[in-house]
Amino acid sequence: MSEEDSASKGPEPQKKESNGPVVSGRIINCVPQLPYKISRNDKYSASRGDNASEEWNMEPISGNSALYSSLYLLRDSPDWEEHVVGWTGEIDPGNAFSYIAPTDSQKNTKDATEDLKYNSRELNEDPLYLSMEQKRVMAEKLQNQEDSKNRMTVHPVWLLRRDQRRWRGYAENVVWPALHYILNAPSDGQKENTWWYDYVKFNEAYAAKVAQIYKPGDIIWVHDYYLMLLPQLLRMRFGDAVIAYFHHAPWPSNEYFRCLSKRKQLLDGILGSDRVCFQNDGFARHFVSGCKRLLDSTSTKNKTQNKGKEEWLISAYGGDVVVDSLPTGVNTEQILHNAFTSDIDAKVETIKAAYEGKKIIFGRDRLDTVRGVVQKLQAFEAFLAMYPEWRDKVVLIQVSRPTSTDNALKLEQQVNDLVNSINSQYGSLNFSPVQHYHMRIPEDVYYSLLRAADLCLVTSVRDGMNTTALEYVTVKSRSSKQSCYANPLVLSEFSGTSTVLKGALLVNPWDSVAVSKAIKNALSMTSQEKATLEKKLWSKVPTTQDWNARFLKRMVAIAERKDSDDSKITPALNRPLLLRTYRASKRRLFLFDYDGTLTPIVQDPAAAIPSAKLFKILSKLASDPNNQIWIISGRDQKFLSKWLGSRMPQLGLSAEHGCFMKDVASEDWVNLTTKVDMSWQEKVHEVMDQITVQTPGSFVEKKKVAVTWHYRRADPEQGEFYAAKLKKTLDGFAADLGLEVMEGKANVEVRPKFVNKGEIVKRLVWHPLGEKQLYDDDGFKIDESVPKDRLPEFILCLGDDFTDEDMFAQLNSIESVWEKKFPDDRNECGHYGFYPVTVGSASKKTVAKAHLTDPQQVLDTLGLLVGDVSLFQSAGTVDLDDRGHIKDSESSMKSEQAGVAYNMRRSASLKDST
Ligand SMILES: O=P(O)(O)OC[C@H]1O[C@H](O[C@H]2O[C@H](CO)[C@@H](O)[C@H](O)[C@H]2O)[C@H](O)[C@@H](O)[C@@H]1O
Ligand SMILES: [Mg+2]
Repeated sequence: MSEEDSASKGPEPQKKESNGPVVSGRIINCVPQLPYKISRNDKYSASRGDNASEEWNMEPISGNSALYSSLYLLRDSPDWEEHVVGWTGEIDPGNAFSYIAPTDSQKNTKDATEDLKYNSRELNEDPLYLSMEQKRVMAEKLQNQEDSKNRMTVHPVWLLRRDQRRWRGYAENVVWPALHYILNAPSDGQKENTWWYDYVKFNEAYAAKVAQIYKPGDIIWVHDYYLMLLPQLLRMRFGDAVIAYFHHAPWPSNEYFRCLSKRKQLLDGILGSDRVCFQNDGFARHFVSGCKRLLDSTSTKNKTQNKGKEEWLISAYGGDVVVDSLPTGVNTEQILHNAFTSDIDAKVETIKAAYEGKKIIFGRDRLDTVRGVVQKLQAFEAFLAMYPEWRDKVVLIQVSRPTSTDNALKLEQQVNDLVNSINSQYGSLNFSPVQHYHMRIPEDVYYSLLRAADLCLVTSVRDGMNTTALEYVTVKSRSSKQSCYANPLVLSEFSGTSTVLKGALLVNPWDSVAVSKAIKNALSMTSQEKATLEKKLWSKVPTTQDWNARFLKRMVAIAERKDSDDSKITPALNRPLLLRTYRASKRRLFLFDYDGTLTPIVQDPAAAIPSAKLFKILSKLASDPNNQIWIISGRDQKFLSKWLGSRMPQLGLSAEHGCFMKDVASEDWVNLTTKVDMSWQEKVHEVMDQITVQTPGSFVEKKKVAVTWHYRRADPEQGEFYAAKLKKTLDGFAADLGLEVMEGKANVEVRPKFVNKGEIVKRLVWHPLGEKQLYDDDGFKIDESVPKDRLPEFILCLGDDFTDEDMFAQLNSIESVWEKKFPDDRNECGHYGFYPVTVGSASKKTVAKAHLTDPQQVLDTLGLLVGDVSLFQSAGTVDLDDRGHIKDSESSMKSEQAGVAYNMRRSASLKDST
């Protein structure tokens, strides 16, 4: 059986024989919004003893049909138990609703997942308060909307503030435009910061909800750009979870995506997934290119067994993330069932009769700038101008769904002007060639129009998947009395759908003359031509059933692969937890690599000097007597003394990957390689000098002991080629001379094997924190009998490169020793405060336990520890209070006090007025 055949039958969740199930058979579907509009029934009154469930009305919402039909089909699948996690959308509180302050007992019994508090009245933001009971009733009613056969459970995400639209701000005003190739006007960024804060909270609310229901073996399926941070937030909590992210919208060229100020955080958020999937290969390719350029990820392209379809493996944060494409579909069975009823037959006949003698062109779009309604009207105008013989013989019925975007009014005006212009030029008292309906239409009217249409015109300038086009082709596949079979589709080549319906009459919506010619050709096709075209298109319409089956089949395979090898994605550093451990500990040791960790990588090594911000943060950190900071670098003593030691003598320094050490608050360097024969240097210099001659732009950095050949400024391909050649030559004699050859960032380094950064870490950790380092001719002493209460209880180790892996490995191994040696001395979080953290998206596998994306995030994290970061800087890593201050920080307390003072003033004035 081919993968195609088996996919359509649906994947069977595999049970693992010995160690329990690989997948549990449960799917947790995280959708940006539940498919209902919830409003409070104004006539409801609890005091009259009305049934509590009558308090809320729930209307199905339109749009997102591909996603919602997928949810409903999974609900009915016998193979899966489905859990849907989604925001309630803006709850309409109705006229009768007024703010009822929660009582103390209500506050105390508040739903544990509820992350929004009540105390923001001084910001004039009365929350839409719902008691636990009201939420329970509403959740039950949402659940009962589904004839779920108990296979689907709805988990509402409550985000209750008076201004509920705020939760859409970042996704709709910042991300959506970039995804659709729209650049926002420059601004001071203030609004964007507020939206970003809400976006993070939105994603965190989902993470909290998923955490309540997640069980090992569940497949977590995250949908679309409102939830880009969720995969990483979940990865931080559940390292082994099987997580997929499906992106329904287009993914733009990196030239657009990189304009987003939070571009790295967004990519980082998505890369918490095991699989990232797009509507087509073009979008996937753009994403991969963005990860390579912005995160320094590497990728490989593989051919799958599925008809040679390609997929990418991105190496990010120590694990491989699958990137591929699978177009969403429509529920063709359901559409054909619903669109061919006697009621709709009658409606089709009525429409046909109303436009007797005329061809009907149909379009349905959201009225936003990318759906191309303006382009469509311009093309239709051109058509009437170019082909006068068609003027009285064609009508365009355009249904435009209203939106509430910022420029909706402007667009509406533009569309109205165009409609009026066409109708006044080419219409008469009896007939208007454009019938424009700016409204949502019910499903039966929609199907009637699809069926009655002689042509469907889709001119979007960007979209992920246009379901109207798919639904039109579906409806046209069936003949009926009303003889509307096989009528053609004119489709924009900029729609994601064009990669699926390749045989459609494809047009460039920006070329109104070409679209007008396509309209003429389509309307002039013979029945035979139409039937041939329809046959071709119909065979390509993806079905939701197939989409679900294929998507999950691949996820089961990914789960099995994960289970069988130890490939893992290194999660983002959980910064709230880090902060908590930091605050709870006294003996703290910081082990920092320098280049690529505390300072960004630059072309010229001499230019990589510490920033003022770095000094400020390091000084604050070092001013706490409980903190001891070491910089463990490949740099030489001269560089480290000049740029760091001379300005901050309280730092400990280690140079040349562990060859030299300078204790904290001391000026003396200790050479750990005094007993090493250095004659090898001559040979290494000679080999490197030769390679330098062959590689223009490269150079050798000769340090006291280590030697580094740099090729960052050489031609990249040539540089890599000669680096490999050099490594091979050096490896040929390195072992015999007791040397290690290391590949770093655009460099190849050599140093004696017995010193490395890991050895330094070992000496620093097995040492009573705060005491002077002791050493003799053999170097520093390691004393594993130091009592636990003198050893460090918080160790943050940061590094970006291959050589830093020695530090991480050393920490991991000491941690295992401590587990045996000090089983009862864990901290309140159940560990020993070890944080080995890699920086950047390394192409290498890492043994670090967490990652930060870049030196900027490193500074944000250190800033967080010293209380320097006042607002949320990065994805899902800092815990904030309701007003956006870091929890328990000084500013948070001040703001809290202001709230209390306000409440006291308010109750005093209420008392006065009674
Ligand atoms: O252990 P580190 O502190 O990370 O030092 C490793 C090497 O860093 C330097 O080279 C790297 O950074 C340069 C400046 O950004 C960059 O131009 C170069 O391509 C990188 O390889 C330094 O020059 C070496 O001596 C260090 O060993
Ligand atoms: Mg480094």
